[in-house]
Amino acid sequence: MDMSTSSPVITDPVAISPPLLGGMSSNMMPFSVMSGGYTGPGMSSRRKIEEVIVNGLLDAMKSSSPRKKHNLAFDQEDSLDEDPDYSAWMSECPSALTSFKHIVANAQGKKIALFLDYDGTLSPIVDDPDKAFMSPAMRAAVRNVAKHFPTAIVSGRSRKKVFEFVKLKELYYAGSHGMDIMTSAPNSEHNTEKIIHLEYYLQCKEANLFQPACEFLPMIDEVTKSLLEVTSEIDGARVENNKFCVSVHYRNVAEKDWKTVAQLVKKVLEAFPRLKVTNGRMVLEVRPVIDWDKGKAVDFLLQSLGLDDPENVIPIYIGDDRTDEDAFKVLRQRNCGFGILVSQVPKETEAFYSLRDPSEVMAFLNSLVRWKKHSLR
Ligand SMILES: O=P(O)(O)OC[C@H]1O[C@H](O[C@H]2O[C@H](CO)[C@@H](O)[C@H](O)[C@H]2O)[C@H](O)[C@@H](O)[C@@H]1O
Repeated sequence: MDMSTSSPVITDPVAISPPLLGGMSSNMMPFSVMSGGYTGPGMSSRRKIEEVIVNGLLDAMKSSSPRKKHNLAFDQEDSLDEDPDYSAWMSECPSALTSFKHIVANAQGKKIALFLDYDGTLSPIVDDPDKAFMSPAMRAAVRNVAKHFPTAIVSGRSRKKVFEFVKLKELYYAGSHGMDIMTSAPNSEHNTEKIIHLEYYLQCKEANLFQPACEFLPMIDEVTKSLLEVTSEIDGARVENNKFCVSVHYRNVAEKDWKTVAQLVKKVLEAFPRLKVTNGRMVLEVRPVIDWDKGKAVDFLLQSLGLDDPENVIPIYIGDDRTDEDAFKVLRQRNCGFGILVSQVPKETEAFYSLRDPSEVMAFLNSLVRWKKHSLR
């Protein structure tokens, strides 16, 4: 399927009526209903609606930041095993490590395609987003896995930034939550192109780029400026331009100020009715109101890489974030392949399996490589 010229449908935020806002998913809130364009209720009703929206956003911020339980050190694996909630969850979403034999039995005779989220999956979550480095051991694991299976990174970061962290030319990259896809890996056995220098790789392969939100670039720059301006007074707040989307980090903001962050983001977005906000791990992600997400990006990559034959290809997507749920859902709906959620707390998920943290992700990748080598003997 040629999707290079297709344009994702722009969802119409104005179609969402204010009374529905209270019940709508806090993970995806369009803001235009609160802008000056809406003339329904009078001033006080409007204030109430705004309060509902800010509170909805605040709830989403809190729920996307699950706390460790009292008396339970979540860093200790033994404690996790003793936690009845976690154990119950594990029976619904079993470990991909303990289920490994079952996983590879299903993959026998088929090609595995791997999709990997970056933050929280390949690198541990840290306070400073610029320091979310991948360990050399993880890099070696990803490099090895990419020798045997087509592998793509699908991240909320800009494609350039995530490439700077991962530094592997053997992979495919989808940045900005899939809104910036490069469909050629310059140096892989799956695409025998000549080795290309980093700069060339990042800037000159326009023909292999799919950027469904490119018309939003100026708007993203503009909203970044406004967000930087309004959050400058908030201690610990941080704004990160991810090219086709913007992150507003509140990991280092005191909880008492989270509501202010929500209010400021809401206020800024009143001037940008074609942008919406989703939430990740202690981050609000401002992005275009287009019908495109990590799930659509996975679909697109499978099709453009000739990997969309469900009889012969098993896609596996590993991720830790809410935005990864879109990809898990796509794999579930395709009824081929599956998602693996990286989490130390029970979560509602469309994934079939789980892993606790990046070190278990690395163990899983290494097991895949061992299995593949063994099966080639
Ligand atoms: O899709 P991802 O690759 O998981 O990107 C999602 C966001 O990841 C980054 O933020 C997260 O990781 C940071 C570093 O560990 C952490 O400080 C932050 O609290 C997390 O939300 C990235 O900085 C964001 O821009 C991405 O949207």
